[in-house]
Amino acid sequence: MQDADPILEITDVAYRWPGRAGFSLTVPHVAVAVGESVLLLGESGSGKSTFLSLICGTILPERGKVDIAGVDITALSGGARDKVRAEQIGVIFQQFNLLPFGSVMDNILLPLRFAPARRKRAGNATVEASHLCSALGLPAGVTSAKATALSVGQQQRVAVARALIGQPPLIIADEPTSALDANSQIAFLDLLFEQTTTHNTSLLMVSHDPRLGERFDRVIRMEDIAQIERVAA
Ligand SMILES: Nc1ncnc2c1ncn2[C@@H]1O[C@H](COP(=O)(O)OP(=O)(O)OP(=O)(O)O)[C@@H](O)[C@H]1O
Repeated sequence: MQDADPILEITDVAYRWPGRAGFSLTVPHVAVAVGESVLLLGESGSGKSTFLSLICGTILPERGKVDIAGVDITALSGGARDKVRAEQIGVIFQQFNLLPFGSVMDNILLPLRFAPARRKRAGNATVEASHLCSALGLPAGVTSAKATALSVGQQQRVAVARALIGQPPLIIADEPTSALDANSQIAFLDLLFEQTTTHNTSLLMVSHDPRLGERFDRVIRMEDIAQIERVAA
């Protein structure tokens, strides 16, 4: 049996931050299979967030290919890249990035605004959002609350619901457990894996913490997948 195409494939990518910082990153090859969970470890400043930004298409490499669901996003216009990201990727940021004045429901539905196919998959989106909230252990009636009125742990669950709604095939998570204590970290990963396993969603998560590795199909390290160069200003 032939393996399905990877959901994510990076080939011979190079990127250099403009300006005086002089940080450059080269990644020969990384692929994430459909349904696979991968933990990306690396020390502070090793370029993990830069790497995730290249995958999300918010920055463009100087050379190389970034294939998302078989589409090389480096060949697309900015608008077309935004569309691929909205359709294919659920993103969980370190600081959650919730809209402060929006309700929980507004926040969860946000990615569907820019992604018609994802919105269609979500069916009745408000019902789906409420299901996700209850699956993620948020209290009933939370959807009308202001997102920032919630506890940090609850805000994080809202960020996860926003990433999962409409079942994007790839979830990218940038140190989503860094604001949590050890018990909450375990509970958070339980919830995340429950959802990604149910829908055969691929997960690429960044962390500093190698202890999380046993929960993932594969662990990769920045120093093994990338060459980085820091040039003094
Ligand atoms: N917006 C930016 N503009 C210019 N240089 C940047 C920018 N973001 C990151 N860099 C450079 O890229 C380097 C790598 O940063 P990056 O945030 O990708 O690392 P990281 O591994 O995610 O770090 P951390 O674990 O501390 O979040 C930084 O040292 C900095 O020099």
